[in-house]
Amino acid sequence: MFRGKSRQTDKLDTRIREALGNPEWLQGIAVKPDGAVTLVIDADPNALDASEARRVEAEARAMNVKGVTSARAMLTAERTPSSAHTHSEPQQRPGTQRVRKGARLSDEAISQGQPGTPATDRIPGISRILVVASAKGGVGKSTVAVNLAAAFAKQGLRTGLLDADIYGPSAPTMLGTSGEAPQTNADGNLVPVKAHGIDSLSIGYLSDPDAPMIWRGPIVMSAITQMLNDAAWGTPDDPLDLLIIDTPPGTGDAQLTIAQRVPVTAAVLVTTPQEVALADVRRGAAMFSKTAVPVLGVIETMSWFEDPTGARHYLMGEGGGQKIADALGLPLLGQLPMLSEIREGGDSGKPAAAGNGSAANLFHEIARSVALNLDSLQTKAPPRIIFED
Ligand SMILES: Nc1ncnc2c1ncn2[C@@H]1O[C@H](COP(=O)(O)OP(=O)(O)OP(=O)(O)O)[C@@H](O)[C@H]1O
Repeated sequence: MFRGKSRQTDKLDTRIREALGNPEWLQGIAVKPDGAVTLVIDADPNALDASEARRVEAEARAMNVKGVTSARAMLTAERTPSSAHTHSEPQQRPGTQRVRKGARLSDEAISQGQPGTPATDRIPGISRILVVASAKGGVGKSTVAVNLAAAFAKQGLRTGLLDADIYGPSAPTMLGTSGEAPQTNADGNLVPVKAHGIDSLSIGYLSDPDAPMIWRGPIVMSAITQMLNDAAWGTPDDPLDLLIIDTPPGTGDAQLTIAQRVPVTAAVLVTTPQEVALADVRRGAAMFSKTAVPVLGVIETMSWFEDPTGARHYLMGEGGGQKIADALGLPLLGQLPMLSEIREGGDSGKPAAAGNGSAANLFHEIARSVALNLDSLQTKAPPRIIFED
């Protein structure tokens, strides 16, 4: 009986390998007697999109093999000697865990965030948590997160920024706090780094920016949990008014884990105006809807470029953000043109919203819309956010 089963799974193993073409990148196959298959695929941390495409294709091919009832592929990655970083490895800080960039999470981490796993209770020192998310990388999500935080802080709100972008933590650069490390207080809690009136914690403070990182298993959640729960954001008597979480782009495991396991009050979706973004943004919205996180609306970035004569050039298409918002039944919370003031603010560690230029006004307006929508979600305390003109 057992022997028979094992022969059956062996056969399936062979058939799947053949269906995939016996590739070198296939590190392993686990076949359960019921035909459930798990593929372990070697991922190139420098070509994550290609690895993701490989993962999807491998799952599809495995599913086509007779006898396979379900197929799931996991990407794993190791640092290779051909890594872009050839210099010697920096020393790991005591008490921190070295993680590497790129890989999907392990089954264990995924199972931590399975649907139905309740999010942790409200965090005593934090009144509200706003997630800033985007379907794609490089659209300006971190710029929005940092500048919204700066706009809220300028309004006198106790504002925190948790940079959970594991693939490219940019808050330290954008806040001018690169190289800083959060201290621990007498209770052993991390003390956020303060800049521009914003309390910040970033994956970037906990890991070496020069070391390529691959995030493995529970490390993602434990780092985020630590920065969320074991940090001196506020106290029950004097809580942070708003914590903004800058999530990694996309709808992968890290984002799902945050949406499921963190008591998020609401999310905003950041997008550029390109039409092609719609499917991705829809997926992002669906993820939040499945995890019962209200989405306040869409923020469009890089909407246009204004030349010195004042003429607008819609380099990435026009009206895409509104179309996306309409398609999702959400409000368009604001549009941000391409402004050198915004980029320079990010590069120099002085967020535009912390200053007094035209970009500051734009972020202030968007922050106001976000605040109004956030308030409409509150059924009872905490107190309303009041924006003064
Ligand atoms: N409205 C804007 N005007 C000019 N430059 C912008 C604007 N928004 C973002 N940028 C610039 O575009 C680049 C990418 O922005 P940002 O890092 O915020 O994107 P992201 O979506 O967070 O990317 P990632 O996927 O790396 O997290 C940065 O150099 C930033 O300064």
